[in-house]
Amino acid sequence: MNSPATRTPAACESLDHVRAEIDRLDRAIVQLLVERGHYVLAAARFKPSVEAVHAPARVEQVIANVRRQAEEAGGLPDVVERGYRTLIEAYTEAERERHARL
Ligand SMILES: C=C(O[C@@H]1C=C(C(=O)O)C=C[C@H]1O)C(=O)O
Repeated sequence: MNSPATRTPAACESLDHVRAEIDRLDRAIVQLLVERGHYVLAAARFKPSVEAVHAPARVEQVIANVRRQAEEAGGLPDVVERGYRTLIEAYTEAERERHARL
């Protein structure tokens, strides 16, 4: 699923090299986002109402987790947080739609 890097960022000698690595990573990220989405939709089965789908305390817990993980890995926690907030909003909407069809 996750093929190894051909070049480190510092070893890239052109924009094409950089973009090839970004495309490689996007393939792996999308697989993980799809898998994450399956679990988010499964969460709908355990919520008593459509109003309970959005869980703000859990959202803040996830954000704290991913910010910490980004910091520990040495990269851009603010970018990771913004991306996750957007993702979670969309996942929550999908979960609401799933809940309505249970
Ligand atoms: C998956 C859940 O439902 C929603 C989606 C979340 C997410 O994508 O991480 C977090 C909280 C909820 O808004 C959950 O409650 O855990």
